[in-house]
Amino acid sequence: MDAAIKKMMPQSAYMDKPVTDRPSQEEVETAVRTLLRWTGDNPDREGLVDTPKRVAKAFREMFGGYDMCPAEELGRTFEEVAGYDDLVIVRDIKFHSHCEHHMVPIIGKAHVGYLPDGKVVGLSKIARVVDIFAHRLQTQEALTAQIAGVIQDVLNPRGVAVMVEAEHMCMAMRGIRKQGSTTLTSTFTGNFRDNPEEQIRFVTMVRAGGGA
Ligand SMILES: Nc1nc2c(ncn2[C@@H]2O[C@H](COP(=O)(O)OP(=O)(O)OP(=O)(O)O)[C@@H](O)[C@H]2O)c(=O)[nH]1
Ligand SMILES: [Zn+2]
Repeated sequence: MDAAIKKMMPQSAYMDKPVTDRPSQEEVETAVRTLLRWTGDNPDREGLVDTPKRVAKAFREMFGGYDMCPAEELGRTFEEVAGYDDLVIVRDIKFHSHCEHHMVPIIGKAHVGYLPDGKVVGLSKIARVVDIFAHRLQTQEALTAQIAGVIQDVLNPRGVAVMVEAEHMCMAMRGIRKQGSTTLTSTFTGNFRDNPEEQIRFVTMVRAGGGA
């Protein structure tokens, strides 16, 4: 992995199929009941009786990325692309994630580009990688670095460029309560990191489609 990226990511953040010590269904439902009481509501009233079960199920879906391996998604590549070796960008990959500080949504889109080195990957796999990392607790910086890191690691292209733009509900719904502010993050590896012109080309192509 690119040394600069590795430094940005805590070891635990770049985990493929992490081993988790999940609580039992009963434990998680009890925890949700406690949170319901914390809101000031009554978990025994009719409308809330099934809520702990629903929340437990929703959490498994929204945080399903812990059970998936982003590197595996990039395993299948193609070499028969008529010698194409220039920039490939998948832009406007919409995602929903949750911030690791408040566990409330981060809503945004990712733009991912890479310079192939003899092989390309199925375009949907890039969106799958974004989705897997987004379905974990995140900071935007880590999400950006993780997407770039795994593509660089597995495909070993000449460079990877990732730009993420997102709104953090923890800044909109609570705390400072600033609606509509957007956070932009980017990670560049290889040729993109070493060559500002490649960065400009990436950003220009992303913007050409009405992106960031
Ligand atoms: N760098 C970064 N910060 C984030 C992200 N998501 C949320 N935050 C910030 O994390 C910080 C947590 O700050 P704390 O002071 O520990 O928590 P807090 O009292 O809830 O902070 P406030 O949001 O300012 O009320 C806040 O400034 C959030 O805006 C992210 O993806 N990246
Ligand atoms: Zn937050």
